[in-house]
Amino acid sequence: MKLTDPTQTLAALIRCPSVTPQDGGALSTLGSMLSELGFSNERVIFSDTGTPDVDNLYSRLGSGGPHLMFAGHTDVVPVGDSGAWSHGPFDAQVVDGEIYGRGAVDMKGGIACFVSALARLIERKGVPEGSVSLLITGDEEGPSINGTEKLVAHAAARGERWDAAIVGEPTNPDQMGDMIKIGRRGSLSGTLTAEGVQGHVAYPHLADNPLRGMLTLVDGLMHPPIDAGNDRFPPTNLEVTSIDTGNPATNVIPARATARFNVRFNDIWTAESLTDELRGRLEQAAKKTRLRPGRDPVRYTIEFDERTSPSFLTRDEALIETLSAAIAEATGRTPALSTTGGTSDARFIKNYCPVVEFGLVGKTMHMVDERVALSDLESLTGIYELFLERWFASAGER
Ligand SMILES: N[C@@H](CCC[C@H](NC(=O)CCC(=O)O)C(=O)O)C(=O)O
Ligand SMILES: [Zn+2]
Ligand SMILES: [Zn+2]
Repeated sequence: MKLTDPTQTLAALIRCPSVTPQDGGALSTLGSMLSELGFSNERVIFSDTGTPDVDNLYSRLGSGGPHLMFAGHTDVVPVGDSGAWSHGPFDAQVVDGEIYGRGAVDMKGGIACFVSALARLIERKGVPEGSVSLLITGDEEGPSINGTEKLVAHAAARGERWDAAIVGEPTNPDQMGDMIKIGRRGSLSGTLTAEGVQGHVAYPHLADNPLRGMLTLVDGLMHPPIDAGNDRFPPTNLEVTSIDTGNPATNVIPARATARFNVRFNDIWTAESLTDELRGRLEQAAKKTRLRPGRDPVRYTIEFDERTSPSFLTRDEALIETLSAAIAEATGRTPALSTTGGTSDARFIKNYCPVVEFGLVGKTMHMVDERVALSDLESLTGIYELFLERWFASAGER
């Protein structure tokens, strides 16, 4: 395999069926590529109650500073309806200038381009003065409990220190060069239960329909908007993801209703202050009687999931500027510096070093026929190569 060719490095990774939490040989395949470039590999399996064991890879080239980390994941989401794919999801077929396969953009493609960029740089200029590490997990698409969070802590505990990190998740909405992610909103989930009184649907006055209470509470959670966002972050947003009573009958008012919700929140809030805000909204909403005339306030309980993610924003201007300049030179576009979208494993890295994210175009991620243009692979490889060269040159000077 020619490591300088991102189509070849990506094809080798796609052919490993690493549907989370399975590894499918992906980390060994990547480890072999990195060994060929002179990296030392460490494989670590992490375990936790109620979650699958997951394999991870930490690989380093060099021993001195400055030290750049590239982070990502080799696990992929399930293929979905395999019969609906135009080409086998693990066959890595190239058709009309695009390579098809699960993980092509999210995010084996990002990893493949980084490996090829390193191979090109080493071929052209030799090993960079400093260190490069790849911190790669098989648990990003799953619970994210036995992956990056533990791997970065494990490496730090045995003395690893990084000056900056880049995560190769797909960040571009439409074209290469559109967007760098320089932070992410936080995430908070919860379960709301509204109590009622079970009864006959034709005699509602004898019962208390908990769905009337639930709709009242949900309205209070969602309105007015939690905030309008700011110049760093989009608005905080609460989405209800299910409302359920488990009631199979149409002539029975159920006893209780349960809703699940998730909030993506910006840096106006911490998980604690947001929790207080939501509790306050529920207290006020419970008293509203529009859907429950003449009734006492809604009886409810609210529970917030223990696992939350804080928002974060990377303020390392030199890192952002070096990456933006490499992107502008390679694509002719000035990338937006964004904090939109979901969470990513960057949330686990930000406590160790400044972290930014840049990868492929995300349009087909998680879809049937996930695919990437070979020209995009070439573009990202060129960007990573330029970035590596410049980051080491400038970090060495600082
Ligand atoms: N399963 C994990 C992590 C869930 C992370 C997920 N992130 C994305 O989908 C990335 C999309 C983007 O780049 O905008 C999310 O935001 O839910 C967990 O549950 O912790
Ligand atoms: Zn991903
Ligand atoms: Zn994904």
